[in-house]
Amino acid sequence: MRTVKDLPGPAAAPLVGNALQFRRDRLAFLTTCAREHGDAVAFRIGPAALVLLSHPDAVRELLTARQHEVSKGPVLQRARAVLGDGLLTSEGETHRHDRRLLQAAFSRQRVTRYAQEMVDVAADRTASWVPGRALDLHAETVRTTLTVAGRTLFGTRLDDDVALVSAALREVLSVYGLLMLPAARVLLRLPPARRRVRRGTAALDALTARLIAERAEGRGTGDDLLSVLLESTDRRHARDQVVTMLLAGHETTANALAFAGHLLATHPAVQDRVAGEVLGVCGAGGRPSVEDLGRLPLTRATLAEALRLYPPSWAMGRQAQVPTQVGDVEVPTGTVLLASQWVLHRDPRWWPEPGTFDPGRFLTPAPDRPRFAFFPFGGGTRQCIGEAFAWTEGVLTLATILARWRLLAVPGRELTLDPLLTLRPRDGVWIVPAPREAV
Ligand code: HEM
Repeated sequence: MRTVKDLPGPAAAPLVGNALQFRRDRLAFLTTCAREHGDAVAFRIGPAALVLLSHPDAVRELLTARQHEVSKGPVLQRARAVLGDGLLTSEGETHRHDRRLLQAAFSRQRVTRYAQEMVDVAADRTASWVPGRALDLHAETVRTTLTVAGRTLFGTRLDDDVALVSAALREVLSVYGLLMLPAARVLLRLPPARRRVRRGTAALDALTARLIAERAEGRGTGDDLLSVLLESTDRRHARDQVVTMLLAGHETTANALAFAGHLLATHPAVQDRVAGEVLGVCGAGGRPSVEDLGRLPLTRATLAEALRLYPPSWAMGRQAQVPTQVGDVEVPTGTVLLASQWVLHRDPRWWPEPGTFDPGRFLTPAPDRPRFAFFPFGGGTRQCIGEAFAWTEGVLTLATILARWRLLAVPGRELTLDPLLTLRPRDGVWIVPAPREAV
């Protein structure tokens, strides 16, 4: 058995520990930790002790066997300032109760009912693209997924609120850099950060209040998520769940779709194969349906490969609430345990040529690959409630785009990554759309 003090790790500076290295390049820092120091690495951010777990068996143990001994990590704990007691941030009995309550809105049957809306929104959005004119695919997918979340989960049109939600999200995310600093608690209380969070939160609160008021006036459908919330919880709690679903329900899928588009635009031969599958199913300019999902295995594999290479949830934190143990490591109360999708999804032990974009690796079973070598949606009781929603929306939206458009890369516009609460493109994902039948 080892203690945290026995674990190898990068050299730490006095007081700040590894905070500066981490801040400089979070993805590179975690990758270097794992590749140079092994599957359990200790480092410090200020006084906080962190352990990076990079073996799939340890990640499984953390997210399943040990799930009742840990809480969410400090970043999500602090995100409660915005998300309140929503499903992503709540703990214990509140979480168990709410998860049961909300599960029905995300069942396979329900998601199947949402599918038509997902295709229609994507088709309408992409119909306005101009052949040959460069566009930011990320901005487009954000708009699409937010519109879908509004219509399916809340029975409302958020089409005109996209700018508002995106701006609120930006305000809230802008303080993420602070969340990971040792003095986060103090820094977040200082006026500039407080103002930004307050502005973003106020905008989201106003939007949520409007959705709830519309429903109270009898507008919208009666059996969606919003109705369930209003019937079963008080307004304050309903507000927390709505804000959580608005943010968790669109950003991640939008990022995944944008990354998939980037990969296809920069790998035209792969794109031709995926488009071939799509055209075989619904024809040029056609709209796929939920019944087609089983006939789009390569499209689904493409999304999976995008989630592997650019996981929107790039690292997950947990904090030990009692003394516990993961693998052969004794973990004292308060220690933060990290499992990084970015690190595990690019580990050459499980992924030959990990940097290569090859959707084919998801087409055949890989019995030797451990389950938690790939965990874009987390695991255990906190596994993403929206996973089926995300796969359905992701595959159908990608197919709808490819049925109509060929995505061409824009020379000189490289992809840069911004690992905040989610992994997102820093300056958009620029592509030029060309009509499918014209190529
Ligand atoms: C590609 C898209 C998505 C990815 C990669 C993703 C990823 C994740 C991950 C990794 C978690 C676990 C976080 C943790 O344990 O700390 C999570 C939780 C969650 N996700 Fe997703 N998600 C996606 C789409 C969605 C969608 C579409 C929705 C809703 C419509 C959603 C709502 C949630 C909620 C509410 C939770 C908290 C669940 C709980 O703790 O019980 N997500 N997601």
